[in-house]
Amino acid sequence: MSEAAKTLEGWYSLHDFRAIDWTSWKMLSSDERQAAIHEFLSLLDKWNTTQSEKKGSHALYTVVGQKADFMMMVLRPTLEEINEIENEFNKTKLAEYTVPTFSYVSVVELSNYLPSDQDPYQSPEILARLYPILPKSKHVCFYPMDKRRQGNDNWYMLPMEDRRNMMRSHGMIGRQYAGKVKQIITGSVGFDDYEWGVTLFSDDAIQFKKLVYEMRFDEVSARYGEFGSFFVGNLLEEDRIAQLLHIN
Ligand code: VOV
Repeated sequence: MSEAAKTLEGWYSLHDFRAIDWTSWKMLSSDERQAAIHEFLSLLDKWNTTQSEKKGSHALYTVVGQKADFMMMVLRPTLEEINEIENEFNKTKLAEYTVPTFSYVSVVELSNYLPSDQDPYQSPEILARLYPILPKSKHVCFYPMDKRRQGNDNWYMLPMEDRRNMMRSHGMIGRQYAGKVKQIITGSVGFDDYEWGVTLFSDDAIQFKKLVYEMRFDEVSARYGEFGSFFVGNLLEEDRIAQLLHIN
């Protein structure tokens, strides 16, 4: 049997994708729409307080294309809190005018492919990666992925050393994007339909394309990567929410 990589887990994560039901939303009076927006902003206020206390983090992005209109990514210490947040949003007025289009449940994950001698829970860098405050980058890119388990291409039957070498090469490509793309890898084995969620943040959306393309030529992605749907979007600042939902 091959040796399993050891993983460290941080905050639980929910990616919640919604389409807006514009037809119904337009039928509300302007006052009703204002009240719904106001209620949603109060919910975000609450999440901002949690974030400032470093008990979680969240990000709000519009999604380009027909897969969704916006995405909420929420990080919390427990799966119960993730579930509560989901229900809390679903009880808002705004939620009545949204249609869920996709969701992803996972947990922030780091592996020991690139070993370090430190006690990970004493390292501020590692703690910052396990419990990240999500950046306010202009763009987000999200997709779920697997490592292939087929015929001769079975990641899970490779010796640790081969996997480590491939992950080292993966990390070297990624490092060239330092300062341009921030990645958050969340593990979802046992939680959702793929093995990982990949969330990328950047101020320049073209960097997503360049990074993902370059990685396609690297063995771990070229031979073993299998990908779900890709979502790409733009930062939805709180002061733009009213504008997004505004009807003339
Ligand atoms: C922005 C750049 C970037 C950087 C610097 C980076 C580095 C690293 C390091 C050092 C490590 C290993 C240790 C750890 O930290 O866990 C990883 C781990 C991982 N990665 Fe990565 N990755 C990046 C970016 C990055 C991208 C764009 C993708 C998607 C791949 C693609 O083809 O579309 C990805 C995937 C993953 C996955 C699924 C894992 C877990 C694999 C496993 O088997 O456990 N990743 N990654």
